[in-house]
Amino acid sequence: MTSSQLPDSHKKRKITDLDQQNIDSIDPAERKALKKKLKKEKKDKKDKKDKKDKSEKKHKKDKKEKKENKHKKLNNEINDLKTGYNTHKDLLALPQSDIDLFLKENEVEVKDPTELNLRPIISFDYLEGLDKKLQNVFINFKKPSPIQAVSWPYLFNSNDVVGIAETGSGKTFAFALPAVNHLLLNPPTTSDKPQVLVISPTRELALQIFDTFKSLTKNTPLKCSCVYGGVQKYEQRETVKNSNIIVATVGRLLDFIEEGSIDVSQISYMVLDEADRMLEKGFDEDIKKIFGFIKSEIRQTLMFTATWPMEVRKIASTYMKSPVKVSIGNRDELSANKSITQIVEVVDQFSKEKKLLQLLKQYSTSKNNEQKVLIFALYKKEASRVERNLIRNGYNVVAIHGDLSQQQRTSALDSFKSGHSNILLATDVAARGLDIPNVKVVINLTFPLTVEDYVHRIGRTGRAGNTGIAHTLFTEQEKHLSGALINVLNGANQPVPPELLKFGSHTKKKAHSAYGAFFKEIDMDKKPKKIVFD
Ligand SMILES: Nc1ncnc2c1ncn2[C@@H]1O[C@H](COP(=O)(O)OP(=O)(O)OP(=O)(O)O)[C@@H](O)[C@H]1O
Repeated sequence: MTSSQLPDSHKKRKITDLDQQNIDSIDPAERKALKKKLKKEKKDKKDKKDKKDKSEKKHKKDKKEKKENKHKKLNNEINDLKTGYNTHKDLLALPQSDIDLFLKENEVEVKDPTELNLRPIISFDYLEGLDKKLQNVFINFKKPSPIQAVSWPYLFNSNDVVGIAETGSGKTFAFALPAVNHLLLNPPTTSDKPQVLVISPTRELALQIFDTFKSLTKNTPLKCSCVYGGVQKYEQRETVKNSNIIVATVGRLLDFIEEGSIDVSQISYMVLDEADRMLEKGFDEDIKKIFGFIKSEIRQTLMFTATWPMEVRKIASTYMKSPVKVSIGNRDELSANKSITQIVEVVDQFSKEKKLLQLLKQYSTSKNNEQKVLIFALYKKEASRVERNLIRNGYNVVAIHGDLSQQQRTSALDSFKSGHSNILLATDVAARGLDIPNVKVVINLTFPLTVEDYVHRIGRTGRAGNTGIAHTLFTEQEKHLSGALINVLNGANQPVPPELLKFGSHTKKKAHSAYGAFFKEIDMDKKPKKIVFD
């Protein structure tokens, strides 16, 4: 390539090099000028490079500083969160034997990877660090229930907690009180984003949890709201604005997050109620998405339930940091509330509805609306058909299932709660969490798909220390669940009918796509222990 073929920038460079080579053959004055020019060019080039390097360095430094500041700010936020928990001096003064007795009597198991060994708050007097505005919220309760007593120290200490205790044992209050206290001690500054998020599998349960939060925040500046599907969005969109606490069902929550009506990035206290249900297939993908929207560094995560099957434990741990597992009453085994009398009758598939009418005569005294009966069907169509049949037979019955509008569901539940109707016919939409006063009898017209669901269904009675009856019609169609059911009956010291034993005493546990199924032998010697709930 000749110099004339070079691009201009290169031509200049070539000429300069030539000048350098022939520099001695040039006139001294010209040489001096040329040298000076070359020197200047070199200096300019160096200055330019230095300037560029400096600017790059500065840019890198700024970027690093920005990142560090962001991190520092986040750490400060974490450190600023008032999280420390101090055991009340009077609780500390109790002899260890008192604590040991409480733990033994209530079959408390605490798996605490941080080995804090915090004493259970066995009296409301020992609630240390509770905001003044919350001093009267437990006025109607004599003492904390075991799950409250044991989980609270860890919750007040900002640990992640898995809380497992029987149905009707006060788990809602167990996670709600520390949630509100957390916000009162760490008042939101400029943030208009929610800090507490509670997720529930059903709309009715979400509304019930919301009621608990409403009463807890009554005398505080905190705002809470409830979002759930089946109703118009616009009103909920308004109410979630500036909310500190949001109770939600999954679908509507995701809708609101995705359209920008709810920003969950600042959630620092996250609860999955009925956690095993929420982590089951069907919900798990959405739950993963929701967690993905939350800034995890400053998040305290809680999972509460009455049943904690193996299949979900590993998944749960992926969302938690060194969780403390608190369980009351040997919850590693699937077990029912011991205050419930369980009666299981093996019947013919086609005689079930006739049998139901007999049972209603036996249990439902139409004059006494205080005594409520909750009947569970498995399918929506089945529930509708049986409801019509019961109405034809003169029963005051309402129904709740997925084929009804949310308005119909809400009004059926209200009618049953108020005693206007004394029979509620429901699918498993009402199996978990619902706390309806005076449900004396639960009838399982059709057995649920899992024995966990059975435990939750019958747990709609015998709540908060009351007794109840669960009467179950079991057919050959469900024989694959007989072993697990026998286990639950044995665990609560309930009679096992010989017809049920005939179906076999081992059970294939529910399979999970990720972990598979496994078999389990029945422990016929298992002895129950009753949990006291004052
Ligand atoms: N310390 C307490 N003493 C007496 N009653 C209480 C106490 N705490 C809560 N309760 C009452 O116990 C009842 C059952 O509580 P809750 O609905 O929270 O049960 P749960 O453990 O969540 O049940 P489930 O597993 O069915 O969801 C409620 O009516 C609640 O007001």
